[in-house]
Amino acid sequence: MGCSMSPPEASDRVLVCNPVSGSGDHVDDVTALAADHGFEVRTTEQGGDAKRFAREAAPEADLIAAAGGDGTLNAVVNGVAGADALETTTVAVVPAGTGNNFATNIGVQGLEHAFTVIEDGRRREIDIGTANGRVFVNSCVGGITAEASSETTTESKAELGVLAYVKNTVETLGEFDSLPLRVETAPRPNGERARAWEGEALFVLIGNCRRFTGARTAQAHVEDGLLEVTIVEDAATANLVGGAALEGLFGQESTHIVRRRTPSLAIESREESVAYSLDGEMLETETLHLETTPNALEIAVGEDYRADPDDGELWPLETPADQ
Ligand SMILES: Nc1ncnc2c1ncn2[C@@H]1O[C@H](COP(=O)(O)OP(=O)(O)OP(=O)(O)O)[C@@H](O)[C@H]1O
Repeated sequence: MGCSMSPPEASDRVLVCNPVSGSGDHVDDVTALAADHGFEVRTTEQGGDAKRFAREAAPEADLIAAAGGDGTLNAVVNGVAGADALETTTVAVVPAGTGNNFATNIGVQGLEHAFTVIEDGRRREIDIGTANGRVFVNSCVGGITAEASSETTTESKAELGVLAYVKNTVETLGEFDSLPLRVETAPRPNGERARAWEGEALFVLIGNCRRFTGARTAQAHVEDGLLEVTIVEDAATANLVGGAALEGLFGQESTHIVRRRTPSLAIESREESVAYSLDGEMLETETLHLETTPNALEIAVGEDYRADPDDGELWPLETPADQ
């Protein structure tokens, strides 16, 4: 070999930091911890940066950490997927958002703990969801208005997670416009046939790592290759506007809830386009194709992580009316 100059070394470890997520007071701590643990830090300046930084770093980086909330994690995973580097790049979560739902689900309990997990934690390969080519890790929710999404308060998000958006949508719209939808779920590997639901819905909620109803925990099985689909039928409007507790509406016995588990589905609006929130980021479309890619994302998890915290308890409980 000649004596060519070696190129500047690309970092094995990159941390993408959103300085405005959560209460916005994490930057100094995150920067110091990242330096201690050998990360190159890239701080976002505007929306879109997190995905771009992750896409640029992914071909060389073994590990990319997302410091921010669920939206920042979503962007980082989309960046890694966009670089076609999911098989070679591990993602880590440094919780610095408002709700930090995903971090909690994978057993990451704070900034310092996140770095302990990075050094000593297990790696798991979890499912990811894709909606019209965009990746989501937690959930995809249709029927939330963009206004309700931007106006939902930090306190409400911290308390209710994505249901805060649902609540705010219901509260900001006195009269609720339901969505005329057709939801078609694919056959399941266990032989269950493909099925279609057609009707007026208030919301349709799809969980990969987040559960909306009908089980003890708020976390879906995240390594089963299935999405959990919850359709809230229009007949529930009266209850919601009447102030019925969301927990009641989403409860096991509710008659206005349709539940499915499926590897893929299509949601078609029979009228205008519908606003969907993918881990909190908005997407508006008439037709949405969703699928899971099983075990596609390698992620650093804490000691409390369980792929299925309900230990295999059956979800959903389907009513005869669903058949
Ligand atoms: N430097 C920045 N200035 C303004 N907005 C930014 C910046 N960096 C990222 N964003 C925006 O921040 C949003 C992501 O925030 P994120 O979801 O991570 O935090 P959060 O809303 O506080 O937490 P959570 O989602 O857990 O409730 C994205 O919509 C992105 O466009």
